[in-house]
Amino acid sequence: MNPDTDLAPAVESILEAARERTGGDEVVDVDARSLPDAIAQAEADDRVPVIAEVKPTSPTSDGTRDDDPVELAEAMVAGGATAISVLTEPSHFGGSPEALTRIREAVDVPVLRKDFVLREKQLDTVEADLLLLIVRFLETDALEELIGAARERGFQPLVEVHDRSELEAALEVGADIIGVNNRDLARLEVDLETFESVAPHAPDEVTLIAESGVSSPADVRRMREAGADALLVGSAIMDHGAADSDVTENTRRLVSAETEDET
Ligand SMILES: O=C(O)c1ccccc1NCC(=O)[C@H](O)[C@H](O)COP(=O)(O)O
Repeated sequence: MNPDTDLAPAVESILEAARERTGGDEVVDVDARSLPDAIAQAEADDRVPVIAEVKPTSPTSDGTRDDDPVELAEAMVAGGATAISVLTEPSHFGGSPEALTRIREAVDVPVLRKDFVLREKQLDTVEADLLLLIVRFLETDALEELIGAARERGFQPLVEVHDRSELEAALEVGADIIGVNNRDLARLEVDLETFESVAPHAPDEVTLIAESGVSSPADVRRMREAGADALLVGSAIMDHGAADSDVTENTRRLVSAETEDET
């Protein structure tokens, strides 16, 4: 939607690589696990719905975790994660499509392919339950086509926005799962006020996800009070600076933010 000016160099480089990437050879059809159903189940169990992210490293993280991605995902589910997000980009996030495939085979919760998808052909790479589509990188027509093509193949599109005008663009083309990214892609800074300013403009029927920058139970409560149906959390769970940090416990701490008094 917006021009690619003013993007952080790491984001420009990921975008450039995504533009050159072709898709897979076979059309992928998926029998998706429903994110709204998984969120409803978490609420029924008194768990805050947390989409925990397998993110071995990132342009803003203070280290790299070399753990097996399947073990990380299983540890997150053991901690009560509602869904798993998998960064599949190799150069800046240390991910891979193969890791996503292995994770989806190992866990029974919905799995999000966290990637820059720009063209329909790129849908045919890997089976996932949810696909990320970022409004900033797509003209409205292309976004609409990709949402339609993703749904035809069974994927649930998670449409990512960063401000109110992007939210309106997402709603205009029928997005029903919307992530508000608190990280701006120009300076890579996170500000939880982003979600707070955008969320009041989303209709109730949309599944609304607060993405990035959630690092404590207090942040979880803040985002929930602002209207988040679910939270997407990477860094606080991966805890890159501490290689032996307990991913299950880090997930559990956020998942239980509404039932335990921790700050
Ligand atoms: O995380 C980064 O450093 C990053 C840099 C450039 C583009 C995207 C980036 N992150 C992708 C994400 O959307 C986050 O991994 C995800 O929302 C979780 O964020 P956090 O909980 O803050 O790790």
